[in-house]
Amino acid sequence: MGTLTSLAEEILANAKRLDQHLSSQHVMPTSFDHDSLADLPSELESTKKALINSTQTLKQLCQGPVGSSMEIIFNWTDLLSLRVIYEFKLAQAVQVEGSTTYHEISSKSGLPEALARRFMRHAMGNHIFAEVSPNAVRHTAASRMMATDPDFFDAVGLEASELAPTAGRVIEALKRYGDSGEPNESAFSMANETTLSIFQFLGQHPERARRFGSGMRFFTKGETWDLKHLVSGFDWASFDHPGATVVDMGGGNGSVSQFLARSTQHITFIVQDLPGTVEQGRASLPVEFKGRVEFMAHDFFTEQKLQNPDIYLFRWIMHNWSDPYCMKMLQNLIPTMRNGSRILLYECVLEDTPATLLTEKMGPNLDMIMAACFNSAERTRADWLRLLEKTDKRFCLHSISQPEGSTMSIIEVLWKSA
Ligand SMILES: C[S@@+](CC[C@H](N)C(=O)[O-])C[C@H]1O[C@@H](n2cnc3c(N)ncnc32)[C@H](O)[C@@H]1O
Repeated sequence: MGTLTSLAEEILANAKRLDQHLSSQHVMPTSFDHDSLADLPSELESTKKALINSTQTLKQLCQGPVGSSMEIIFNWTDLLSLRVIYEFKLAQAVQVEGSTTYHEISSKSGLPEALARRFMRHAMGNHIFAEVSPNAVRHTAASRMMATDPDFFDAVGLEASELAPTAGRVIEALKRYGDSGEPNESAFSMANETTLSIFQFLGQHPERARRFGSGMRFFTKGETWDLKHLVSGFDWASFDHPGATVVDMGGGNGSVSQFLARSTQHITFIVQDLPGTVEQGRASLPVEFKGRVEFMAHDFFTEQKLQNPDIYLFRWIMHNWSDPYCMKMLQNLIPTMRNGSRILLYECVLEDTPATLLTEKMGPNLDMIMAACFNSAERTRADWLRLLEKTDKRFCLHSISQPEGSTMSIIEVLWKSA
């Protein structure tokens, strides 16, 4: 790890690299008011990553064990002020440009002025809003984004108002249910005082379901999540002939199939999902995909009806379900399997070691979401192997590939009947 000085020198070198790039592009230096580092060329993305990781390490070393633990322990206060800002729409109550008084914010939001000042001042410690006078505030880049980018606002709401309260019930759920793996014995079900699973519950609460989807989409936006990695990481060309079929299991509105249809010429994509989702997907399918992307209602916990398609694709399905449920999904495909039949799982494969770098925490963070909401888990390579083996030894793990720059991996499973 080196000394504080060597870390600081590394930081200095990387900071200079980024500053030099900005000045060569005649872009203003980055600040809390303007994020000039949002669109860096890919070769500088790794410089930014290194800078984030080494500044975090330097900070934690300087804080020492007590200071860095205190920061974790008090994190709930950051979430609290953020949640107040979200629920009372305080960001939307501040003019996009210029300043707004606490008095005006209070009249627009309905939150008493003294409370608005208190919670907003707390958030200012995180550079969310800035004060221009004791009575007035203006936006920073973060608060302006909350006011102007509905997807970001949904992501904040999902974390602060959905997942954080859910996390508060995890201990109770663990004590009551252990690792039952049952979707309706989760902290989410407890937090919402329901015996339904999260999917069933959100099915009855369309606005929260919309926010959940939109928030997750925001977290998984950007280069490292891009579906182009699913295209580049698998040899689709060798299947791209007339008559070839890919079944997109739990394919939602068909967005993955549409992306793949655009990248291939002949393959027919059959999106299977629950009846309501299939209806919506079919109704909103752009004309250009008619004949290439079809929809079919099918519950993946029942036996597959299609005969021997070329590929079954599961994106972001199995991480939502504990092993017994995933085994059921796989067993339901067995009657359609022939020697060499192929299943692709597009999932985040966790390292079998702790992620100690800040930029590598997304996988473990998603794993916490799985634990709290779904009673499931993100899996390591060994977990996938174990799952396949205990389902049926004829499901063979052929490969796991993580395309360069991708957070997700392609897990290729072959059926070997011999
Ligand atoms: C996390 S979403 C993933 C959607 C899509 N694969 C994607 O990557 O965008 C999970 C999907 O599983 C579907 N689903 C849940 N239970 C199902 C079941 N029993 N049978 C089929 N689909 C199901 C949901 O409706 C939802 O579309």
